[in-house]
Amino acid sequence: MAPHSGQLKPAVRVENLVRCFAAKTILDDVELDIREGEFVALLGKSGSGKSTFLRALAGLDHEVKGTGTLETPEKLSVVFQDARLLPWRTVIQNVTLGLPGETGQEAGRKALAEVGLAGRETAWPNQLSGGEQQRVALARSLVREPALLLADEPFGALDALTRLKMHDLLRELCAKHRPAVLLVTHDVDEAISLADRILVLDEGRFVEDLRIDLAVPRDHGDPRFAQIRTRLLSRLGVDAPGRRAA
Ligand SMILES: Nc1ncnc2c1ncn2[C@@H]1O[C@H](COP(=O)(O)OP(=O)(O)OP(=O)(O)O)[C@@H](O)[C@H]1O
Repeated sequence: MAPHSGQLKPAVRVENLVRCFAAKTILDDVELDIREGEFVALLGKSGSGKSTFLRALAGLDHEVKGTGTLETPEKLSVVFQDARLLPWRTVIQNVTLGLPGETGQEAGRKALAEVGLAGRETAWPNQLSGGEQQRVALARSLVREPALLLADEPFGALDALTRLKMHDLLRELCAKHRPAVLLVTHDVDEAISLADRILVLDEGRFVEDLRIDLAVPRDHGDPRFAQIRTRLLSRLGVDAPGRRAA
């Protein structure tokens, strides 16, 4: 009965997933299980198909259906690089959209407090910084208590310091709410900082599936952190930090 004991059933099950655009195969017979509460980061070179895969899981790609097994929970939320808030609605209205009554309002206020935006309920999106808008987007996702959170480069547009703060926030929120997560990112350190497991997509397949057993919060100075980084960079075709493989 304990939520984290023993056998966790998969929140996501993908088998034989194929996606082609014109003559080009982007996802080639992909297989993946993500367990309940598992935090998975997805790395890959630009154009390798990360967003295509996430869109398939989000149910946003109708062409992909019917090519294999694609089981995802009904309650899933998606966060993108841009917050995609409705500019004509206040912050609380954005968060509680579709959630009825005082219960919805209360849940919205609680979610905003959790992302550090208590007191900003009646602000308009354009009165918030980019980082604050992403906090609202996270609150909007988590207020629905999703079993699966799909995040496509959610911090890609933020400055380095804000990004680090958002890592802490996302880690805390996920530890508390325990959704399964698929985080698409270009940032190897972000992946190692946050994920239980890291996948690398290349040429239509997962070429790496690495479990990260380091304690959290992760110590970037830990030699094992550096080893994992080197291994992932090598998979991504980078032979040393900052240098491209020939
Ligand atoms: N709707 C589409 N029609 C045609 N080609 C597409 C479409 N969507 C994506 N592609 C192609 O599929 C490939 C994978 O795109 P995708 O956006 O999934 O890559 P990505 O790994 O997320 O890239 P990036 O890291 O640059 O965001 C690219 O070559 C892209 O041009």
